Amino acid sequence: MKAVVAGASGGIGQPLSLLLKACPLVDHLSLYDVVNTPGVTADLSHISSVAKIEGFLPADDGMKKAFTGADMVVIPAGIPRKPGMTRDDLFKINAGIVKGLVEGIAEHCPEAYILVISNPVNSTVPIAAEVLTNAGKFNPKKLFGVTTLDVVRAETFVQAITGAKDPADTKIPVIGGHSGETIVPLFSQAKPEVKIPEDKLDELTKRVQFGGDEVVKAKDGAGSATLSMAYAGFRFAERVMQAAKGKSGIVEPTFVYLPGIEGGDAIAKETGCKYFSVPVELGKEGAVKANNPLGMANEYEKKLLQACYEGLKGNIEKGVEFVKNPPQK
Ligand SMILES: NC(=O)c1ccc[n+]([C@@H]2O[C@H](COP(=O)([O-])OP(=O)(O)OC[C@H]3O[C@@H](n4cnc5c(N)ncnc54)[C@H](O)[C@@H]3O)[C@@H](O)[C@H]2O)c1
Ligand SMILES: O=C(O)C[C@H](O)C(=O)O
Repeated sequence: MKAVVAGASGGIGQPLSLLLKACPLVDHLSLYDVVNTPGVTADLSHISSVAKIEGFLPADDGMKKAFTGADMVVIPAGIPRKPGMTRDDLFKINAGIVKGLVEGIAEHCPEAYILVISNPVNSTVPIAAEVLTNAGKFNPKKLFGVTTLDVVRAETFVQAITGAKDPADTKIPVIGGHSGETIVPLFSQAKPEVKIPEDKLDELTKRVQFGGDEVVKAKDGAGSATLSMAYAGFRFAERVMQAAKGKSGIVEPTFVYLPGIEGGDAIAKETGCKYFSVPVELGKEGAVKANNPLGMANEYEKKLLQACYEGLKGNIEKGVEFVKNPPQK
């Protein structure tokens, strides 16, 4: 398994690269960034784990060298929020960064699983899909928007109510997109079942939807979630790698192009959104089946879902348009 981190020198990139370097599923770790990869690579190279490590900058065909032969590319490249910004405010800069990196993937490692972390995920994943489509290389089963941090937050925040010893023992599907009201935690479908007192549900739901803002505010201008994101990004990447190596029964919420995945068409029709995060069954081919949790949502969650659909459609369209009708320079 050759794994690439694109944006490896950043706040997420460095701890994510550390986790991948320490992971026995990774044989070869390749770090790519526009700055500082020599230092990050030298540092991580002293860790006595199995993964061989290399680092590249754009010069001297660095992207080609970094990407060629990759089985998985994780993309945390791009600017993070500062207080007062929405994720959509990042679009102007990050859309072009993701487009350029995915063009490189289409050219040098089109078979790789692509895990997009860069925000706004609701738009950067459609950008990636359009770029791959234009290159004739789009495999919807291998393109994932990483929404695992929303799941991790839901598991963590609900613990105050369940009192569970290990928060990750409570499985909560978080579906929709990855920003504000497009994030929809389905506490009614938690396993094992959780009973949320009615007067706590709004607060808990909002905390999951706006957990990112909590961190942005606390960091006070120094960026957004990096360490918890590296944990979440690694957790998802590890599941993808386990499935690639033949482990069965892995289901994870992730933001995918629904019409390209078994079971996805019905969800796309019901939501009016071609891209949506739902629990997806992972296999060797990538996303093999989209599970539909919509029918089991309760009345409270159905209202959340209506708001989600409205916001998400515009975000998706903006990403698609960025590639179809590029902005004039
Ligand atoms: N999906 C999620 O749940 C989630 C969670 C947290 C953060 N994010 C997003 O992840 C992104 C990165 O956040 P961060 O805190 O690590 O930012 P950061 O600024 O610390 O790091 C970004 C890195 O990307 C690199 N970079 C910029 N352009 C590049 C290019 N063309 N090719 C390769 N590398 C490039 C930068 O040099 C930098 O090292 C942001 O967009 C942030 O909003 C997403
Ligand atoms: O909030 C952000 O901008 C970063 C990330 O999307 C998060 O959810 O923490």
